[in-house]
Amino acid sequence: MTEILTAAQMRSIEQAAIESGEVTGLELMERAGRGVVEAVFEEWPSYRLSPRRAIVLCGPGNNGGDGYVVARLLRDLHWDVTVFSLGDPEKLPPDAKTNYRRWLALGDVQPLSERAFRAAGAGYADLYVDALFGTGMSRPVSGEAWSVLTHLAGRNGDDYAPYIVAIDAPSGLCLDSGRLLGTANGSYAHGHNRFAALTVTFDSPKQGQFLADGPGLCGKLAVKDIGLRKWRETGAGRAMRLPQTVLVTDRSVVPDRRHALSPLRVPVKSERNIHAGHTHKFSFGHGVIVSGGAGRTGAARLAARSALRVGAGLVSLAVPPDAAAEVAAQITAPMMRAVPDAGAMAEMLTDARLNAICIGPGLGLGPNHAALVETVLKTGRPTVLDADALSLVARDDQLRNLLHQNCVLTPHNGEFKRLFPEIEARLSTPSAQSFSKVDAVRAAAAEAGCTVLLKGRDTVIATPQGQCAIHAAVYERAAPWLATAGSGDVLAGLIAGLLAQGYAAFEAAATGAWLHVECARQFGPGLIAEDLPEQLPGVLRRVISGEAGRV
Ligand SMILES: NC(=O)C1=CN([C@@H]2O[C@H](COP(=O)(O)OP(=O)(O)OC[C@H]3O[C@@H](n4cnc5c(N)ncnc54)[C@H](OP(=O)(O)O)[C@@H]3O)[C@@H](O)[C@H]2O)[C@@H](O)CC1
Ligand SMILES: [K+]
Repeated sequence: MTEILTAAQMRSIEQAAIESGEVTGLELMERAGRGVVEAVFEEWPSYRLSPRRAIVLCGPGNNGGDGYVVARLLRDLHWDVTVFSLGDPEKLPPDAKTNYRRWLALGDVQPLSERAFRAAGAGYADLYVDALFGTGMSRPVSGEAWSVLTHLAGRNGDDYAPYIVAIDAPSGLCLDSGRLLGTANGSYAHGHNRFAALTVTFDSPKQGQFLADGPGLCGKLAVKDIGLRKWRETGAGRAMRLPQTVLVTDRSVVPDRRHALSPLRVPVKSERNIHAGHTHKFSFGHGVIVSGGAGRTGAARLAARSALRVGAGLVSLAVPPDAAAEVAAQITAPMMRAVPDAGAMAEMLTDARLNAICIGPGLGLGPNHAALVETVLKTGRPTVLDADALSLVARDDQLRNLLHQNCVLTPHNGEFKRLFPEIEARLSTPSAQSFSKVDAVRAAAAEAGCTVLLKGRDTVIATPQGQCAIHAAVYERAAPWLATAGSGDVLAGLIAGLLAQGYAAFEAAATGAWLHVECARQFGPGLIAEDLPEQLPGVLRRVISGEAGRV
């Protein structure tokens, strides 16, 4: 598992390391600068071969300090380096000032302004280093810094993005929320959601690099080790006591030993199980997918196929009688049971082997559908509530009060707004830009008393206890073609199939989100929702053999 840190957590880990006396801030800064140069050569291998020209923009804090280190290291490699500073460098914090002085022995520093930047023949550099603000950014960027940033972002028609490396963050990006502070549309200029080619961060990724505008503006992300692992893993100096937010991946970039959580290591229907003798279909659970009426059954059929493919031993569709012929004509492996009303549903669920339920896709919004949701919730069984079930819960407090620990809610943004209007309002208030999707989903899970998965390119999953994971289909894991009709029904089915196999709600949601994107990536462009479950055998084979998709 890769831990994701907030800016405050990163600062407190650094502080704990420095206070321990085992490492100095100056050493950490040197490692950070080296990490940036290393990442630059990894990203642009040809730059290693001959010295180039760089422009380094240094801010008034330690992010600027890293910039002075980078300037010096490049100069040591005979690069032509121009340095601009924001604010009076004599007022820099001590370590940054030391590096400023070291740089002064090699070259000069000009005050940062757009005019000076452009006069320096700014268009001819091979590398632009954004070291203005990092984890200490506390308010929207303005003045000359903003002018230069928006110029770099293409305000005047120049395209610098392919040559920009940002240290910790494109300056102005909130590393907690992933929003560009002070902007309505998350863009420096022209509404383009791009800025840097590469962002280099230290020790662990930061929340804002995965949420909202972050991934687009960061370009690519390189995480460099600066020797803080010991303080991170012991939780020393941690700014918050919440369980740590993790990134859902198939491997650990920065392993975290404190948490046993490792969704993809929870055995799916693997050989290990089979050898252990768990070969009967009931060993892998029996999922129930509740279907809508005639003409609306596609969503439930997709969910059922996904639940089966992900490994549920049995899947039954609970179908209103008017839709029975339609469903029967189009399914093979899932079973079907006619369920005319809530009473019949309750009777069906007296069978304790039916151990996971999915309700909502294509369901409908009538009182009879609300009664079905009520019946399902009253069983207390692991249940995925999606689509119409979420809308029904949003408008009926009685249903909402029936939500329980074993539920997983899988809203998209619109459903989230209906379910949690106050939380959503905070999330979309420009003045609350450090309030992140992580904060929002944690608050929603606490309010609902169950696991909430808020869908998006930056899917966030949280439990009422504050356990939280980000699953981001960004950077190398981007899967834009996943935005297709029925894709959400597949996700609901995957989670239900995992619940049937005994995954806890949070692990089922996190694993389902990962598999969903992995299937889309495996298929590629041209994907329609029906293709997703068909990719599962290949994806699961790779998971089980330990060579699943890289992130
Ligand atoms: N600590 C360590 O050991 C290590 C840290 N490392 C590096 O340090 C970075 C964090 O450094 P940092 O904490 O000094 O914060 P940083 O991002 O430079 O900004 C703070 C300065 O900016 C100012 N400021 C803020 N917002 C502003 C705005 N909108 N407009 C104008 N000014 C604004 C703020 O002013 P103030 O808010 O105090 O008025 C303050 O002067 C981190 O990202 C990493 O790169 C690495 O070297 C590893 C070791
Ligand atoms: K920066």
